[in-house]
Amino acid sequence: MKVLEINNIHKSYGATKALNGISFSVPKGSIFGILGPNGSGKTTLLSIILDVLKANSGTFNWFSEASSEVQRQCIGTLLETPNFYHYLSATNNLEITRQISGRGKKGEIDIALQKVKLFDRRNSKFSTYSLGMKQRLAIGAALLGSPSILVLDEPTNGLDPVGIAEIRELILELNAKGHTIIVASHLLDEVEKICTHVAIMKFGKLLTCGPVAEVMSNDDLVELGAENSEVLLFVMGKYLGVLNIRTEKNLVVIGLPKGAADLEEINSFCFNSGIVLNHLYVRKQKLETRFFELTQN
Ligand SMILES: Nc1ncnc2c1ncn2[C@@H]1O[C@H](COP(=O)(O)OP(=O)(O)OP(=O)(O)O)[C@@H](O)[C@H]1O
Repeated sequence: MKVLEINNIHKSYGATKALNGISFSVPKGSIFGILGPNGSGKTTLLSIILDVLKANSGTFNWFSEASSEVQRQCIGTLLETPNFYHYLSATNNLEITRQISGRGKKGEIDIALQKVKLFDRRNSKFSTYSLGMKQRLAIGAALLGSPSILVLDEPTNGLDPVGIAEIRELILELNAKGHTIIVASHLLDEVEKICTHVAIMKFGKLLTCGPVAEVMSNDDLVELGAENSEVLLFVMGKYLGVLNIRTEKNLVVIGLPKGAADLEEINSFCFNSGIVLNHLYVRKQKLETRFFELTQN
């Protein structure tokens, strides 16, 4: 089941085309990462699906329904860090957020604080919190009203590795408790660790989208090394099934259809072509590799 469907969204700011025909859908129960270099349109897209901005054309719908206030109550958002009061406790800050936003009942504050693991520190002043705790409180605010969906824009921005790990763990826990999570991020490694699905954007266009495992494993990448890499490049260009070929430093890297990387066969092919390999390795495709392949083409 899909919780969000985006169809052919376009958005321009004057001459700048921020979104150029974006379409994809978000499955229920997923952790859906929206990845892209700076300026690729992630924030613009999130702002549109949260009714903060209007698209020039295209449509989106949550839960296969037309946009409504009831529906908005099912979506918790963290677009930018809220302005919490430094001299107030977490509980009091969330109470103010609750009253202003009209989201959630009074008893829900403790539940939200428990979910973001700040319950024990609920009476401490906000000013005494670490950056990671402050960000967890912001996610706690997004949880008021018990939304089934959370939309988070760069939730680990500015955090140190410990803070990033805490947020990562929290996102996984919230997802295990039933929240579908849509998260825009530029941290490829983090997205690879936590996301089930990913959409990769560049210059307002969607480059690819799908389950992380599928996006990453389009082809098998094999690294080869020999004394003369130019000859190796020429010879491997003739190897059956090569989808793409390039040099990286002294190595030749070939892309083969998924599951087609037979190292023994490649080795004997090279040997029979007069090349003795000094390096032969199947590279585990990382999302980072795929991201750079897609965004640099
Ligand atoms: N209010 C605005 N006025 C003019 N141009 C804008 C405005 N907001 C965004 N843009 C432009 O639209 C494009 C997409 O920006 P957007 O902030 O959506 O990208 P992003 O992927 O979220 O980037 P970042 O990771 O840097 O936040 C960029 O070229 C940006 O300069």
